[in-house]
Amino acid sequence: MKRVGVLALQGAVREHIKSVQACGAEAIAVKWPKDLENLDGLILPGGESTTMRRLIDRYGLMEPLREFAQTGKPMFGTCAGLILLAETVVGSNDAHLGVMDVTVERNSFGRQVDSFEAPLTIDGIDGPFEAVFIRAPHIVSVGAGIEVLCVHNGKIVMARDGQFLGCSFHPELTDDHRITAYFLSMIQDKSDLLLPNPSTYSKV
Ligand SMILES: NC(=O)CC[C@H](N)C(=O)O
Repeated sequence: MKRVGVLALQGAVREHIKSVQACGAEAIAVKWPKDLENLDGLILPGGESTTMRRLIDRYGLMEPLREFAQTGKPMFGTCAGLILLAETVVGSNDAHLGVMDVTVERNSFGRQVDSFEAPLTIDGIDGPFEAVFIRAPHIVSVGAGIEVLCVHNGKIVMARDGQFLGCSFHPELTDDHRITAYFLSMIQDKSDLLLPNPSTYSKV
C-alpha cells in the first residue's frame, strides 16, 4: 500500500487524509521530521502559507522537507501548499521550499471574490472537475518543460514539474477524488517492483 504523508501543521489536513484513504492509500499526518521517514509521497495542504512557513521553521522541518524533495518522491501542493513549493513568490524575496519551477502570485483572484467554485478542464482528468478556490494563488509563469495542466480565465491553476504537482484550488474539499488519484498515480507502488520481469510473459 502506498504511504502518503500530509503536512499537518495547519490548514485542510483532515480532508486530504480522508481523500488519500478514499483512494485506497495509507495517510500519515506529518508534524515532525521523523514523520517523513518511509513515505512514498507528500501532500502540502492549503491554508495560510505564511503561518505554515512559521510552523515549518518552528518544527525544524525546512531542511527535512527539502531533503525529501531531493529524493525524487512526488510532492503535491494545493493552494498555500503550491506557494510553499514554488521557486518564486511574486513580491517576496524569500521562497519557501523553492523546489518547483514555477512563479506564483498569492491571492490573485480578486479580493471581493474570496472564494468561488468553477468547473475546470484538466489534462489527464476525464470530464470537468468542480474546483473550490479560496483566496487562491495562481501560477504566473512556468519554467521550461513544465506541464501546464489547467488554465482558468487565462490563469494557470494547475501544473506539473516532474515529481511536483501543484494546484491553486482545493481538490480535497469535494467528494471527487480524481486529483488525489492522479497524484497517487505519480507514486511508484513498491509492490510493482515485486512483479516478475515483463519479459517472463513475452511470447517467443
Ligand atoms: N486557501 C489557501 O490555501 C489560501 C492561500 C493563502 N491565500 C496564502 O497566501 O497562503
